[in-house]
Amino acid sequence: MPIFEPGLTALVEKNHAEGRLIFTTDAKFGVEFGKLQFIAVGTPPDEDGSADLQYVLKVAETIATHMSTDKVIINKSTVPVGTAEKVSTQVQTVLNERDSQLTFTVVSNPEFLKEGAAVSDCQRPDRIIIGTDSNVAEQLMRLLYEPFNRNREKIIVMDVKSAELTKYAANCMLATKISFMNEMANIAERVGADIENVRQGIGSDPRIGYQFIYPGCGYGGSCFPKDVQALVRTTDAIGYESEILKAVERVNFRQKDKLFSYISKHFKLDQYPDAIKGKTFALWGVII
Ligand SMILES: NC(=O)c1ccc[n+]([C@@H]2O[C@H](COP(=O)([O-])OP(=O)(O)OC[C@H]3O[C@@H](n4cnc5c(N)ncnc54)[C@H](O)[C@@H]3O)[C@@H](O)[C@H]2O)c1
Ligand SMILES: O=c1ccn([C@@H]2O[C@H](COP(=O)(O)OP(=O)(O)O[C@H]3O[C@H](CO)[C@@H](O)[C@H](O)[C@H]3O)[C@@H](O)[C@H]2O)c(=O)[nH]1
Repeated sequence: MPIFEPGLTALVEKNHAEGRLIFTTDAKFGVEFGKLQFIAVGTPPDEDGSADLQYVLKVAETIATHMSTDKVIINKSTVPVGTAEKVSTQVQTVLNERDSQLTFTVVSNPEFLKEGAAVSDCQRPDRIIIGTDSNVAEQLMRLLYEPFNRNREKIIVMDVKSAELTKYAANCMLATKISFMNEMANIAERVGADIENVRQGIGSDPRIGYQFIYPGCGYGGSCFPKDVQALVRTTDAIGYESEILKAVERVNFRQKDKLFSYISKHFKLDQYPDAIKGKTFALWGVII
């Protein structure tokens, strides 16, 4: 496996050996194979920070080019509100060029897994968001997710745009918690309080909770930076000033200097600029 995820190798090997999992680069085969077509390609930041939809739309074109039966197209990539409409337009355009009467529906089904816990997050999701206004698509999605929906009802069905926004709202809320705690840590440092005591003191309130309130050198990873940025670009585009999200980004940007300012202070670099010359630093837990 080119990536490390606990439990993934065994799962892939078993299901591949038993014929339930097939890998192919043959797009036609992939499209003809299933009624449900998942789009789960990257949506990296474009030059201006908005989500680059070229890969999503390319897959939509591929599906439309090869489909020979009606399809449910499920968008699992994190995409701005309105993307399902763009996917629909793309598919319909190609079908029109093909002079095809085939029909399809586009469902939003955002993914909430964390890297490093992908398998368990996938098999035991907190919630399964299904954005659709089609009854048929909803029933198919319910059937698909039945094995992951046994111990309680986890499926939440809503309109497509709300589902698209739910994904950004979740990541932005978590990023906000982190930036808030980083702000508190900076205040604690200046007033002589210990942020670890504060963390435990506020986390014990179930309305706040212990999760995502660890201060550090700013949030990173594959999603928070790009997703907060993408929602900011969305708000800019609709002429709404998102003050909280912009502050979350500013605090995060500033926090990245934190580690270096500690190093500088520890080695008194302002007095001894060569103090770290030739030294080797170990950074634990850094993901590149
Ligand atoms: N990584 C996460 O933890 C995570 C969690 C939730 C949601 N997401 C979202 O899921 C989406 C994918 O993220 P990722 O981390 O898996 O990205 P990734 O870049 O690791 O993987 C995307 C894959 O899509 C393939 N691809 C690109 N264009 C293609 C095409 N036209 N046809 C077929 N394959 C194509 C790429 O080769 C690549 O293997 C993003 O929108 C991301 O925001 C990611
Ligand atoms: O209290 C905390 C918790 C996290 N982080 C940082 O936040 C970033 C994100 O961490 P984590 O959420 O564990 O990893 P991701 O794989 O980026 O997962 C996030 O992004 C995914 C992609 O959208 C979502 O699916 C997940 O629900 C969401 O947690 C990392 O830089 C962490 O160091 C903190 O600084 N303090």
